Amino acid sequence: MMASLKTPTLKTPSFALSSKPRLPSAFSAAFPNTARFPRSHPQRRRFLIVTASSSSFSNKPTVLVAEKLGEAGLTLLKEFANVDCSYNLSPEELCTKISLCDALIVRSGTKVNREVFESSGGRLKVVGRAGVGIDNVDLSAATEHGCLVVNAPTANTVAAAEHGIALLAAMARNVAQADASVKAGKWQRNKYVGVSLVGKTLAVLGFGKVGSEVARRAKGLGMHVIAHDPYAPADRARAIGVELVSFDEAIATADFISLHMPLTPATNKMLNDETFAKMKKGVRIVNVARGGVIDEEALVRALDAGVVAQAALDVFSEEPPKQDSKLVQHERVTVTPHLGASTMEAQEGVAIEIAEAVVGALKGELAATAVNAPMVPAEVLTELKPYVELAEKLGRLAVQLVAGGSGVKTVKVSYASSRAPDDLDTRLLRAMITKGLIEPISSVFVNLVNADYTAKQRGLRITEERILLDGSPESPLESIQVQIANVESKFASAMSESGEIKVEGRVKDGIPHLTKVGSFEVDVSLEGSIILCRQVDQPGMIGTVGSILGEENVNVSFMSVGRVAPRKHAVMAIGVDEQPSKETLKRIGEVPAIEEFVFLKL
Ligand SMILES: NC(=O)c1ccc[n+]([C@@H]2O[C@H](COP(=O)([O-])OP(=O)(O)OC[C@H]3O[C@@H](n4cnc5c(N)ncnc54)[C@H](O)[C@@H]3O)[C@@H](O)[C@H]2O)c1
Ligand SMILES: O=C(O)[C@H](O)COP(=O)(O)O
Repeated sequence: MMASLKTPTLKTPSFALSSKPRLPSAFSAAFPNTARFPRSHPQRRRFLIVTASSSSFSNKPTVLVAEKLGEAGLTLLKEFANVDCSYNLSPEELCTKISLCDALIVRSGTKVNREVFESSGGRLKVVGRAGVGIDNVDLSAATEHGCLVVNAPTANTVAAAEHGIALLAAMARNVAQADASVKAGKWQRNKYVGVSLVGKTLAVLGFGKVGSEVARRAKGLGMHVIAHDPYAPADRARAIGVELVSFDEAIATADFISLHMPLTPATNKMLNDETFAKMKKGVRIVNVARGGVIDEEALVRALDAGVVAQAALDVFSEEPPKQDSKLVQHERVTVTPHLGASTMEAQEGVAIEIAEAVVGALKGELAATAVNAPMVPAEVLTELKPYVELAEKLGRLAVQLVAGGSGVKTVKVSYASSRAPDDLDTRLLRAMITKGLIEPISSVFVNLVNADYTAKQRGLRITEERILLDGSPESPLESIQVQIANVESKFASAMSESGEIKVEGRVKDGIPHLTKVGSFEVDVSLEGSIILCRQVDQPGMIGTVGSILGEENVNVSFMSVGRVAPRKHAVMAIGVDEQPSKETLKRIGEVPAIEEFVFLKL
C-alpha cells in the first residue's frame, strides 16, 4: 500500500567534491571511457575497474617519477599533472617527498614499502609500476591505505623474452666469457666449445606472457619445449606445441630451464638444494624473472658440484648484487644488470602504458591494470553502475538509522535477482555498501581497493545472500536489501519484524530508489537528503510538512507514503534538495500526528 505523490526532479549526478573523494562521482564521470588504453592493449575493454577519484579537479595533482621514464610517458603526464622527476632518492628522501604527491611512478629499483604509504599522510592515491613485477611494492600496505597500484604488464613482454633467448644462446656458446678472453689478449678456441640448442629440451617455468613468448622463440630454434605453470590453460600451451608438465617432471627432464614466474611467497627460492638435486646433471639455467626465485647460495653449490653446468642471470635477490658475489663472479655464470625490459621500444611502450594508467586513475577513471583491486569486466561494470550507487546509498541510510546497541558489526545484504548466482558479480556492490556503512561514522576513506580490508579491520561482518526470482534475467538485480543486526534504531519504524534495521532499494529508470524501510513500502529517489516520518495516516499531513519545508525554501524533490492500512500507521519519505535547519526539523517533529522522524543525509 503505497502512494507516490510527486514525480522526482532528476538532476545530473553531482560532481561536487567533498573532503573525502566520492566514488560515485568517479563512476558518473568515467563510464565507459576506455579510449585511453592503447588499441594494442590486450586488456582493452576486457577488464576495467573503478579507482578512487582525484582529490581535486581544481588543483593539478603532483606525480613523483622516481625512476627514469620514457619521454612519451612524461609528456602525457605533464599534460595533466605537475611532474617531479627525482631519481636516486634515498628511502628517507622518498618518504619526505611523498607527502606532497598524489601519484608515484617507479620501476624495479625503488622499494615502495609500508613507510612510504604511512609517510604519504593519505595523499598518495596511485602507485604506478612502470613494468611488470610489483614485488618492490608493498601491496598490503597500499591496500590498507586505499592506494591503488597499477602496472604496465604488456609493453616489455617481448623485450624480456628476447633477452631470455639472448642469454640462452650466449650461455650455450660462452659468448660473454669468450669475449672477455679475446679482449684480454687470449685466443682460447678449445676452452669455449659450447653446446647446441637444437633438439634439446627447454623447460619454461611460468607460462605467462614472457614464458610463452620464450617458448615460441625456442621452438623456432628447434628445441623441444615443455612448461610448468599450475595456473596456465593447457590449450594455450598446446596451441604453440608446448606440453604442460609437473614441476618435478620439468626439472628432471630439462637440458635448459628458463624461469618466468613472479616472485611470490610460493615461488621464493623455488630452485634450492632439494630441487637442484632432482635436475639432470649438466642442466643450464636462465633467469630473467626475479632473483629471489633461486636460492643463490644453493645455485653456487650446484654449479660447483657440476649439477648445474651454466647459468645466465639478469636478476638477483639483491640488486645490484655485491661485487664479490660468488655467483656473479662464477666462471660459468653469465650476468646482465636487469636488462630484460631495457630496449628503446619497450621503455617507450612502458612509459606510455603507465602514464595512461596513472592519469586515468587520478581522474577517477577506469583502470585496466590495477593489481590490488577487484577486476570486473567492463560490460558488467556498465550494467551495475546504478546498482553501485544504490548500494552505497543504502549503506549510508542504514548506518544513519542506528541509535545504539553493540555497534555495527553484522550486516546482511540480500540481492534479489532473476540471474543465476554465477551471473551476478557482487564484489563492487559489497564494496560500495561497506563504503556507505563506514564513511558516515568514521574519518576513513573507503574505496574499492580497501573496502574488504577496512570492514575486516573494524570487525564488520558482511554476509551476502542471493534471492533467485522467477522472470527475465534482463536486468542484473531486482532489489538490494541491507539489514543491520543487534542494534537499536533512532527510527523505530525502520526495524524489521525480526529486529534488524532494514532498508531496501531498487533502480528505476536508471535512478536508485528507496523502496522499503522496516516493513513500510515507500518510493523515494535517492538524491539529496531524506526525511522519514512515522505518522498516523490522515488527510493534510503531506501539506502540513510540505508547508513547513516550503517556508524555509527547502525544495521537496519527492514524497511518498507507505502505510499498513488506511488511517493506521504510515511512513512518509520526503526527498529534499537542501538540508533543513534544526528549527525546521523541530517544527516537523512537533506536528501532533508525527510520532517519530529522522533526517538522513545521502
Ligand atoms: N628481467 C626483466 O627485466 C623482466 C621483464 C619483464 C618481466 N620480468 C619478470 O618476468 C616474470 C614473468 O612476467 P610475465 O609478464 O610473463 O608475468 P605473467 O603474470 O604473465 O606470467 C607469470 C606466470 O607465472 C605463473 N606462475 C605463478 N606461480 C607459479 C609457480 N609457482 N610455478 C610456475 N608458474 C607460476 C603464472 O601462472 C603466470 O602464468 C615476472 O617475474 C616479471 O617480473 C622481468
Ligand atoms: O618486472 C619488470 O617489468 C622488469 O623486471 C623490468 O624492470 P625495470 O622496469 O626495473 O627494468
